[in-house]
Amino acid sequence: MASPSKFKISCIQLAVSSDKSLNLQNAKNKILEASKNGAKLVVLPECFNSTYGVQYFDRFAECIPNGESVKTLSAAAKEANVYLIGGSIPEREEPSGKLYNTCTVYDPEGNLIAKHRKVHLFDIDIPGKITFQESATLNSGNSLTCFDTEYGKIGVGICYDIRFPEMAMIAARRGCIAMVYPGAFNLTTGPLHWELLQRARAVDNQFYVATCSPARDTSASYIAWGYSTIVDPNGQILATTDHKEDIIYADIDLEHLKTVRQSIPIYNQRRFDLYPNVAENFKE
Ligand SMILES: NC(=O)CCC(=O)C(=O)O
Repeated sequence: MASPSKFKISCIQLAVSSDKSLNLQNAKNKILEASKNGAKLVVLPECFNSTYGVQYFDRFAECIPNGESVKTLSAAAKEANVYLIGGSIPEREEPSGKLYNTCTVYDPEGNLIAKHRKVHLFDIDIPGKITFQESATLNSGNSLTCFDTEYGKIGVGICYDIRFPEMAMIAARRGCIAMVYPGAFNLTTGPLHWELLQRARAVDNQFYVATCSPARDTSASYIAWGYSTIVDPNGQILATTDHKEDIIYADIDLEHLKTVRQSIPIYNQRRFDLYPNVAENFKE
């Protein structure tokens, strides 16, 4: 059977609390709702199962694949019959005990088909606004991630990873039709860069970009921006929301992607002879 040329993606902007069981149950209900509304690929937010913050990662960390979050997500993907990009959870690696911010991905049979450990840790210091240092407790992942579906290849990054265009570009050159980022920007960098970065990655690479944030909780120590969004290969916003709990939907249309790439053919116009290896070019 020919691959379908269009399918629905959905991003669940989940209200996340400090009660893990409640978060997991809420995520499962919303995954089933998205599936009933036609979604074939469902996305959850960064740190969807627990409170986001360096002081919480150790307390909430789980082993993969033997933790309760993986069990719940696998069962939910199977029951909903969807591909599921399971946001991220704090992961504890055994026996090293090292912690990671990790996204797990499931196929519609509930098999764990990919795992992405956040590569670029969120270490920033904007004086008077926000200081955050994920590297105080987390380790960074060492590989780039994409997975196959019958619709096409999908790339995965987590939040701060979106600031690094090389990662998205490699995904595009590996044939990805979309890059998906579970993420939790904040009230300082959200209004500054959240939408801009998504549209930039989409236009750079002429593919779809989707982001999925937790809903905003003003009582949390880290307040998420919200505004989960889906962008098309022209950088146009197909679906977005505000800061409250919500589910957004859009079609990923492979004919549209092809048309955009044919009309402005930058994909084939790159001068790799001038920039074969960007890092090498910095050397004097
Ligand atoms: N959780 C994160 O990685 C936040 C990234 C962020 O807010 C940014 O500005 O980048």
